Amino acid sequence: MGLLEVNDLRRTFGGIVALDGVTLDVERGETNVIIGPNGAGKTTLFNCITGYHMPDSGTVVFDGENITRKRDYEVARMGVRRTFQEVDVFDELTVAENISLGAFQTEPRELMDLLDLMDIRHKRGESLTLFERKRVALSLAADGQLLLLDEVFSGLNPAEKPAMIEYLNTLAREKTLMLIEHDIETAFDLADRVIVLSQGSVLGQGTPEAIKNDDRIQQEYLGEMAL
Ligand SMILES: Nc1ncnc2c1ncn2[C@@H]1O[C@H](COP(=O)(O)OP(=O)(O)OP(=O)(O)O)[C@@H](O)[C@H]1O
Repeated sequence: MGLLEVNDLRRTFGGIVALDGVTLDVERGETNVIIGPNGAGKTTLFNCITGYHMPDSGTVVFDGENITRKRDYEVARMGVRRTFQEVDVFDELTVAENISLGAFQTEPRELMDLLDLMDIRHKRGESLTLFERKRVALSLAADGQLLLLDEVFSGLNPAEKPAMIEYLNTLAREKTLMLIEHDIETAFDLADRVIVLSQGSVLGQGTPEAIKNDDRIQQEYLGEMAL
C-alpha cells in the first residue's frame, strides 16, 4: 500500500470544477512532482490532502488511515506537512523560536541542522532573506513524514537554486516528497515520478521517462515545451 492514496477526489468552487476525479498514489520514500498549467488544480489538490479544503467527494488515505474529513491541524499532527508559495514565518520570533513552536515530532536542533539554520538561529523572522525563510519553512515541514512543497524555487536567485536542490535531495533521503513545480526541466530532474494535472484531472503519473514518452501527454501538454 502507498503512503498516500488519493481516490476520485472532486472539489468545486461554485461552477468551477477544480478537481475532477483525481486518483493517484505516492509510495513511501518517493519524490513525486506535480506539473500542469495554471489553474490545473495543483494547489487545490494540496489543500484537499492537507485538510485546508474539504473535497466534495473522494477519499484521501495516509499511512492506511482515512484523513479525508480531518482538519488541517490533525493532518499536520499525523505527519503530513506543507509549505506555501507565500512563506509563513513569524517575523517577531527568531529562527530557533519559530522552529521550537512548530515542531512536535523532531528535536528543533535536528531540523535546524538539516537546513543549515544553526548559524542563523538567533536571527528574527523579519530580517531573513527569502531563501532563509524558505529553509525555515522546509525545516518545519521536515518534522513530518510526507512533505507537500509548493514552488520551493520561486523567487530564488540562480546561485541559491543548486543549494535548494541539495536540501531537497537531503530531505528526499529520509522523507516522502510531493512538489508543485512550474519549471518542467527541474521537475523531471527531481522526480521519481511525475504527476501531470490538467483541468482538474490526472493526465498521467509515471517516471519522467514514461511521461516524456506518453503520446497523449505530449499532445495535450508537453508538446509545445519541446522536451
Ligand atoms: N478559493 C477558491 N475560490 C474559487 N475558485 C478557486 C479557489 N481556489 C481555486 N479556485 C479555482 O480552481 C481552479 C484550480 O485552481 P488551483 O489554484 O488549484 O490551480 P493551480 O494548478 O494551483 O494553478 P497555479 O499554477 O496558477 O497556482 C482554478 O480555476 C481556480 O480559479
